Amino acid sequence: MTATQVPTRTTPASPTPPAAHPLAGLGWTDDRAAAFTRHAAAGLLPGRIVRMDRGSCEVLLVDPGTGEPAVRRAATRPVMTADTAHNPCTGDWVAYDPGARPAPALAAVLPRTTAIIRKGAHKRSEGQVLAANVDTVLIAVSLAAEPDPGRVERLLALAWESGAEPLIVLTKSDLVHDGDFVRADVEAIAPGVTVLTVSAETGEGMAELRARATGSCALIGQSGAGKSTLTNALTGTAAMTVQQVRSVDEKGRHTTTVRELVPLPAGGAVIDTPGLRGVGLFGGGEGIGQAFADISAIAADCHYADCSHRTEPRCAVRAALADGTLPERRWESFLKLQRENDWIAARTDARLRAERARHRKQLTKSTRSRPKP
Ligand SMILES: Nc1nc2c(ncn2[C@@H]2O[C@H](COP(=O)(O)OP(=O)(O)OP(=O)(O)O)[C@@H](O)[C@H]2O)c(=O)[nH]1
Ligand SMILES: [Zn+2]
Repeated sequence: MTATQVPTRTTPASPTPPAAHPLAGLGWTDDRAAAFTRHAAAGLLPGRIVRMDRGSCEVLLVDPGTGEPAVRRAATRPVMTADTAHNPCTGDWVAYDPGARPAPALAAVLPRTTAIIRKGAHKRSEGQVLAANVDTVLIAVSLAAEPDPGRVERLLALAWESGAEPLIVLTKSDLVHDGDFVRADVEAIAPGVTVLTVSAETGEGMAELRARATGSCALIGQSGAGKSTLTNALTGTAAMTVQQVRSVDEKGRHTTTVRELVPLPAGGAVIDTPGLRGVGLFGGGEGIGQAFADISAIAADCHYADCSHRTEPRCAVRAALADGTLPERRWESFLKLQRENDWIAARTDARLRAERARHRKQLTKSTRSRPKP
């Protein structure tokens, strides 16, 4: 075997366990390595996107020359598709082609384990990926103003829909005295979700956050919620630029413009995302079901399995609304998100149908124009 050959399974087992892959701390698993086999055979390198820019991205990979982790720029064009939800994004594991012309480029995006996808801002029926392959979605909510429950529920649905585990982080606890009361209120609208109170300023709650923010985490939340400050506190760097908010009335200004993945000192990584003004949901709606698990549990007791919770007798939901077990506000919030999701699902279906029809038309055209033998 020459020095450049990759050891195969037939290599006799070495007495000492092999050293961990340099990207293992970033989430490079055996499953991902298996998915990469054919790319490795083609001379491509595995890596993880740490930053997206227009037309290119930065990939963290292992330099084959030094065996050390290195960041390389790659063109994204070869893997861009019309389906925006499948385009490469920060956190994606990719196949990097060092020999691509005119410049190194991405050759493939590996299948994702999770993806935070919101409704695109422009084409309303398309999805925009905020971060891929994250284990935990940290939802940053500032304690500086009273949290808006509807917004928290929306972010929770978005987080659950991604397939990752949500964790709510109430930030800037140093600015308030009633943090524990607010936390109890937020816990009430986040069944099954841990809610932490932290201050990057005083360090309160940071140890617990560090202990829980293992693996790959993504921070989502409104602009000014303190995401970049938390990223800095977690990573121990000043990689993110934090802009000072000049006055209390002024909303946190839009400071984070790129989604960046920063490795954590103890393994794992944090992806900071730009502040979300309005987040439209995108997906199958399972996230809403999980964010409102309490409502599903109540509805399971309705007399009719297909109860619409409007006029049917022995409706558990209406009973819960009547006796206050289910707050009216929460029920309305649930209905609103569901209506929105139904609408987007119908739009997505319509778009897919149109695309399929166009594809069929093209196929018929090309069959017709094919010269007869
Ligand atoms: N008092 C106090 N201020 C904080 C804390 N964390 C963040 N801030 C301040 O809140 C403001 C916004 O923080 P950022 O970290 O930039 O917020 P962001 O969520 O990243 O904002 P975008 O990048 O716009 O999405 C800054 O002025 C921070 O200094 C905290 O724990 N305590
Ligand atoms: Zn009912």
